Amino acid sequence: MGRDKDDNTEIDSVVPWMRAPVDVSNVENCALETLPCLNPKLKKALENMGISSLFPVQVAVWHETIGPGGFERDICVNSPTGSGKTLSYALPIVQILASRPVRCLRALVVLPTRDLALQVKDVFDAIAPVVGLSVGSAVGQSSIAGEIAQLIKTPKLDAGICYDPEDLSQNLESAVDILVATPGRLMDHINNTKGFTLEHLRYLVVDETDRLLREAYQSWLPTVLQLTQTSDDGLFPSFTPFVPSAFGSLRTVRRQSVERGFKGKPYPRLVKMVLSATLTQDPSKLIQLDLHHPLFMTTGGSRYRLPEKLECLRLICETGMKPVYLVALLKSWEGEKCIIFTSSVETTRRLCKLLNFFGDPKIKAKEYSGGLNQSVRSKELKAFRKGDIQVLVASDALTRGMDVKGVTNVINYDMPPFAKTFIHRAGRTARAGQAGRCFTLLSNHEVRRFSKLLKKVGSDSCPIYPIPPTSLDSIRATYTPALEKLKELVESEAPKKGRQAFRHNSRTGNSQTKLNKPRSEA
Ligand SMILES: Nc1ncnc2c1ncn2[C@@H]1O[C@H](COP(=O)(O)OP(=O)(O)OP(=O)(O)O)[C@@H](O)[C@H]1O
Repeated sequence: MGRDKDDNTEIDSVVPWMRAPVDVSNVENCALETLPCLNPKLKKALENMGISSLFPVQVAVWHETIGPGGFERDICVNSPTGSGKTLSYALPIVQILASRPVRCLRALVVLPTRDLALQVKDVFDAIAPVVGLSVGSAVGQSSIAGEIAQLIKTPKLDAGICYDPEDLSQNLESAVDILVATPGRLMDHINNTKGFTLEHLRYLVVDETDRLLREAYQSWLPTVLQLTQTSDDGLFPSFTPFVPSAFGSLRTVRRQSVERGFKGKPYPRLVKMVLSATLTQDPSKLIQLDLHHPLFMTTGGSRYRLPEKLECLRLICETGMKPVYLVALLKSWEGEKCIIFTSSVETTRRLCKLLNFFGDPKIKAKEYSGGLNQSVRSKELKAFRKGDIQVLVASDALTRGMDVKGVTNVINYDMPPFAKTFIHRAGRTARAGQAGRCFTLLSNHEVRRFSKLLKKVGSDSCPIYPIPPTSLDSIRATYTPALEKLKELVESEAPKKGRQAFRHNSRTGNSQTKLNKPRSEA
């Protein structure tokens, strides 16, 4: 297994501007009544969402954007999972855009996955329309034609008159002020959609930054930066010819949305906000963002921080008996929502089947992984949100950002490969100040490696969770037939190679964990 280069805890290797951060842990919650300058319509919308005060990271960002900071610097936020980062950028962007009612694409939010993008769109949808702003998504949920119809306003045509298509394309306008996108679909629109332009863009949010910077995703970031570049003197847009598209060169003519630059100098620039619970400190990655006098906001002095009310626990399992321990845990909860993380798509699928083969009516599991097609994934997630499913077995496709209310327990069925993976998996519970527990199932040989990982994530306590031997014994009896059923299923499905692997793993007692190489965030 490779090492994540960015997975170290060395704080002295960081870029200079990260060495003097704003410490969000010194900031208090702020009641909406006392939040300076908050648009009354937005206040009402927040109250309708059940929000009566802003969380510390939201208050800190508010001060640097709407408050005295005045968006003069680009903002980099490293704040724990579930601390409310989405609203920390959505609220100031919506408040500022609402002050100038012109319909054009002025804010772009990019996220790595479709489900995550739709979740963030929901937050914008809850606050933007009340101040007259329109929010769109480019995530591949509908056909490209459907998306274009949602994003681009076509002029009304008079009946009986012939129009030149070229003239018409000149008159196309954005139907949205804010766009939430995944990189792939964003690039589709940049390259192919008539009337889609970033020339008016004022705000670019890169959420889950370290995840997005890890892969090129069709060079979406350099493309967006180039399309929104202004010349050095700030007076004229740069006319660098760009990759040719179906509609000619992608040149940008960014409008003169004059803003204050650093130290009050007025000039047009694209404001960037980048956020993560595990923000990268790798200079070679950060440089790609071309940040403008970045202001670093973090929580506490350590690199990573777990949510305050998260309890970490571990179970040391007998070889080959992990499923038995898992079922014992699940049986003890009854009805509490739980996510079980595995190391690969294949393990996710097989573990989910195996759990259902136990035949316990209280344990009905569904799977969520990159191995399923997107519509099935989204359907299972919806059912889990609604509470129709209590147990979701997931690959690391669900690790980042997903916000499901009422998840009280997370289980690492397979030990997370990196500290970052632990942070994001565990962070699916204990969100928004709520309590939650993260269990990690370990074999004896994993104990040392897990202790090292815990040090990295700053957890000083992870006691052993005791499972009474009697409850294990009763489950052992149902384990063998369940495993037999799984074996039959695998043999009926798998090609020869897969069968051999399964037999081998059954003999060695690792039927669930060693069938596939772990794939990060599959
Ligand atoms: N001011 C607030 N008051 C109450 N609940 C809030 C507030 N702000 C956000 N929340 C809730 O907190 C939860 C977590 O918010 P959000 O998803 O933005 O966290 P995050 O910091 O982006 O987490 P992650 O790093 O896992 O993506 C959401 O359910 C959201 O509705």
